[in-house]
Order: sequence, then C-alpha cells, then structure tokens
Amino acid sequence: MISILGAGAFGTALAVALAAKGPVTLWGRRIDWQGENPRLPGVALPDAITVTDDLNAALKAGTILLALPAQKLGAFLDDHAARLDGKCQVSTAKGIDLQRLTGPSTLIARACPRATVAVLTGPSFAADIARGLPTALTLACAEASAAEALQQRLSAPVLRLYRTTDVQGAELGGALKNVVAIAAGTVIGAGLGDSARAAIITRGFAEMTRLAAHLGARPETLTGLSGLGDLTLTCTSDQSRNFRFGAALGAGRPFDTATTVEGAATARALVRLAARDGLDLPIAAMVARLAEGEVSVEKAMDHLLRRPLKEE
Ligand SMILES: NC(=O)C1=CN([C@@H]2O[C@H](COP(=O)(O)OP(=O)(O)OC[C@H]3O[C@@H](n4cnc5c(N)ncnc54)[C@H](OP(=O)(O)O)[C@@H]3O)[C@@H](O)[C@H]2O)C=CC1
Ligand SMILES: O=C(CO)COP(=O)(O)O
Repeated sequence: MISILGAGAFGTALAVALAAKGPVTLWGRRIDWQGENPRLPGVALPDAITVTDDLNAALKAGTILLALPAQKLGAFLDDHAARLDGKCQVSTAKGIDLQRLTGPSTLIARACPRATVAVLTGPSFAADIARGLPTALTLACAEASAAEALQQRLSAPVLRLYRTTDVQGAELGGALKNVVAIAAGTVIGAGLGDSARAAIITRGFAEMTRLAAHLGARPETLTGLSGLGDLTLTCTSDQSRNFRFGAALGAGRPFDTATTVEGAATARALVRLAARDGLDLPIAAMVARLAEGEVSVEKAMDHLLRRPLKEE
C-alpha cells in the first residue's frame, strides 16, 4: 500500500497517477472538500484513492510519500517521528529548510534514523500529471536495491521514473532550480528580455552545480531531470509558481502570499549556507534580497552586471 501525506496540488496529482496501479491513501490535515481538491481544480479523483484526515489510517502503508512544502516538513517529522520511523519515506519537497539548512532527505534521516529515505523529484507540474500527460522523474535512494524497488512501485503508465543513488544531487537540483526560476521570472516580469533570461538560467545552473558539488553531490546528477530538466521547465513556464512570483516582483505587481513558493525561503537558506561555508552565490543572494523587498529590481540587476569580469 502507498500513502501520500499532504493533500496539496502535488500530493493529489501523484495520487491520481498512482491510482492507475492500485489503491492509494491521500492524507491531509484538513479535508474540507469533496470530490475535487480546490488546490488541483478540474481533476476528478479516481475511486482507488481514499482521502482521509486520519493519520493513523494513512500510516498503515509501508511506503509513505511526503508531499509537504519544504519549510513544513521538519516540524511535521518531529511531531510524528515515532510513528514514521522504520518506514520507507519518499519526499517530494523541493527546498532547503531555512532553520536547519538541510534538504528533506536529511530532515527525514535525522528524525527517523531507521527509515529508508528517498526523494522523488524532476520536471513535473501537478496539473500535467493529473491530466495524464507524460512525465519523467528521478527517484533517488542511497540504497541501490531500495531505489530499484521504489522505481518499480512508483512508476505508472504516464509517470516514467529514472533512478539514482545520488540523493543529495537529486534533491539539490529540485531545491535550487526554484531559486533560479524566481530570478528568471523577475527578468521577464521586468521586461529585460529572453537573452537576459538565458543568461540567468545558465549562470544559475553554474551556481547550482558549484553548490551541489560543494555539498557532496555528483555534478552529473545536476545535468539530469532533477537539475537541468526541472530548471528548464520552471524558468520557462507560467505554470510555475516560482516563475510567476519572480514575474510579479519584476513587474512590481502584488502576489498571493498563500501560494507555495519554495524558492524564496530556499534563497534565504542559501545565503546562510554561503556565509557558513564561504561560498559565492550571487543569484541566490539577489533572489533572497528581492523576495524580502530589500532591493529594487534595477539595483539587483545592476549589481549582477557590475560584478568583476571573469572566465566562464
Ligand atoms: N505543484 C507542483 O506542480 C509540484 C510541487 N512539488 C513540490 O511538492 C511540495 C508540495 O507542493 P504542492 O503540493 O504544490 O503545495 P500546495 O500549496 O498545493 O499544498 C501544500 C499542502 O501541504 C499541506 N501542509 C502544509 N503544512 C502542513 C503541515 N504542517 N501538516 C500537514 N499538511 C501541511 C497543506 O495543507 P493545508 O491546505 O491544510 O494548508 C497543503 O495541502 C513542494 O515542495 C513543491 O515544490 C514538486 C513537483 C511539482
Ligand atoms: O517543481 C515544479 C515543477 O517541476 C513546480 O514548480 P513551482 O513550485 O514553481 O510551481
């Protein structure tokens, strides 16, 4: 049995895809809807999905997908560690915890030392998955045999999973691309053009790869679905909330603060990491300041352009 914890857009979309293979439990802390989840409008839920707010019922499954936002995951794991430990836990969160400065896999491993820890990430909008459009993702688990078993269990007719044992690389790809997507959105929202966006994507990718290698990831993982793949998607599509948030910043428009925008807190986490480890992460630093309203778009761009000239 599979349970998905977190009945947001992504948890619900994964439930729809996996329901093609068998029963799925979708848990939310507050289920105040019936039939159609307002976070994923226009999607009818198949009968194979049981929607519940009963965590004990959901935790009867051996495989647990954690589809919570990155900044909520740590406290959730702390609250429920005793019941979650020993299970196979697959996180879908794309972010770095601002307080603990780690990604989801380390949050799980610290809270639940006996758990099998995995990450499911890659270019995939919830709405695309839920509509049955083809999607390719990365399943990362340090234990090769568990990675293979999960790849089989979580692949579905239109959900094609590749596997890797580089958990750090896979989860950093997903977390860091959100920061670059905000920067790309800002460029477009401010009317700076497609050429400037290409520059931000490329230099953002260089920043992602540098940081990931520093944190022990394999650089080639970043060229896969979870890095380059998701970066490409998120920096070029209005479907992305991170991109839309950046576009609103760039255009000086307000943005709904209830929307999940993982890149904003992650950019702040990266600024702290950079200070801790003596790293140069100019794009993350710019996004953090822009998102906090500490600098204007003009000043931020000017600052990036005036950095010392260097080799590529
Ligand atoms: N949407 C997408 O296309 C994709 C999203 N992801 C990633 O998946 C993660 C979740 O995103 P997404 O589903 O889109 O976000 P949503 O904003 O759609 O939903 C977030 C969900 O998390 C729940 N939640 C928040 N805090 C808690 C908590 N403390 N305990 C229990 N539930 C909680 C919310 O419940 P409530 O309604 O009660 O607040 C809500 O159901 C993010 O890291 C995102 O980057 C990955 C790939 C694609
Ligand atoms: O991660 C995603 C697609 O792979 C979703 O991106 P947003 O959170 O920016 O909407």
